[in-house]
Amino acid sequence: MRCYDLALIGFGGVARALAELIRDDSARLEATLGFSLRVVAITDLNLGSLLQPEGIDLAEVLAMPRGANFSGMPGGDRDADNERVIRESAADIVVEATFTNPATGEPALSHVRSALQSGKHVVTTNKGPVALAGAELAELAGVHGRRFEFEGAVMSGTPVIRFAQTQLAGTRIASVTGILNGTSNYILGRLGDGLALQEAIGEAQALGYAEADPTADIGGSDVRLKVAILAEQVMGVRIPVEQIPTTGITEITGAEVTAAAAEGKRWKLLGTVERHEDGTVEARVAPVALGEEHPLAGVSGATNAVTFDTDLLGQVTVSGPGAGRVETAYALLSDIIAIDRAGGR
Ligand SMILES: NC(=O)c1ccc[n+]([C@@H]2O[C@H](COP(=O)([O-])OP(=O)(O)OC[C@H]3O[C@@H](n4cnc5c(N)ncnc54)[C@H](O)[C@@H]3O)[C@@H](O)[C@H]2O)c1
Ligand SMILES: N[C@@H](CCO)C(=O)O
Repeated sequence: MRCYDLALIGFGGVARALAELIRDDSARLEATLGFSLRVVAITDLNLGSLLQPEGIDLAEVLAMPRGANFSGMPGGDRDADNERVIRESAADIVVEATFTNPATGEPALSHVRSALQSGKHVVTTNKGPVALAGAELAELAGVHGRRFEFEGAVMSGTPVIRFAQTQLAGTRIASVTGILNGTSNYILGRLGDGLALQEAIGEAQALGYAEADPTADIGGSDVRLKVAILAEQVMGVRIPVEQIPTTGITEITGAEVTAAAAEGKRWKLLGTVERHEDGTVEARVAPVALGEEHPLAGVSGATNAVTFDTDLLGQVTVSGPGAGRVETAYALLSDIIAIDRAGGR
């Protein structure tokens, strides 16, 4: 049976959920997918580095108490030496799941470059490298005969990027608009339930939806990255993120959410990419009070939805989880499946 060795760069909520899936469900995955997965390296700011070419005991590392680190373990080190681990580990696939940096994409961008340059495939849920350097990284992957996959960068595990690229390939897409941030959608709902903003943010953090810095969620910069990714990956247009006008939900109060509901409206943070008749493409991020009849008005909690306006099919809407540890770990698995189905090349 084919076996893919993984190096996990960043061992937070999403990467741990992937490790738990491998620990708990490998027999079913092997039977249904025809390949097995083994983790041979892990690095994390809090834990350090661990390199075990024969395979890491995931039950052991997942059970490590808070505050413990990899020093003292065979192949372990207190420092998160990401570059060395990426280059020296024998992994087939590097899983990049460190913090998203919406301004520079770093250090994830360097991690992805190093991995591809050292002949490893990359799967990532990190929006920074994809939004800021997607084309460059895809080209680098091509040069090295490897793949760069990032389904989880938009709508976590809900298939939307690959769906648009494959299932909508023969249509012209005039616009893409969606609820693309689970945290802000969850928070808008909780403000309507009477919670204060900080309480609602705390809940979204506890549920694993929020970014390490939740201002990216409520300020709109997370959606802006996703809009840039959809513009490039789905509509074939690169729009620099700083050129996307962006307003978040920070100015919306619970009273406004309640007042809108009384009028049959729902506040939603929408990300939009639109191709005008003259061929120009415009992108924006802004909260909008949608009437109840709008297809996105009923999308609640951390659920996301995106509507593609196409010439041959009319509107096609994809809806599903937009955040969550397990849901996003599934996106990584779907990327690994895509690599396998491409013949591991
Ligand atoms: N959680 C979600 O719902 C979700 C959904 C889609 C995409 N994402 C993206 O996936 C990535 C991971 O998300 P998460 O929820 O697991 O985040 P997290 O904050 O739980 O975990 C990130 C981990 O990366 C580690 N880390 C950060 N910088 C590092 C560095 N330089 N070197 C080594 N380790 C480093 C941190 O210590 C932390 O353990 C983020 O980029 C996030 O934007 C998350
Ligand atoms: N923080 C993001 C994670 C998914 O990218 C959200 O809430 O949508």
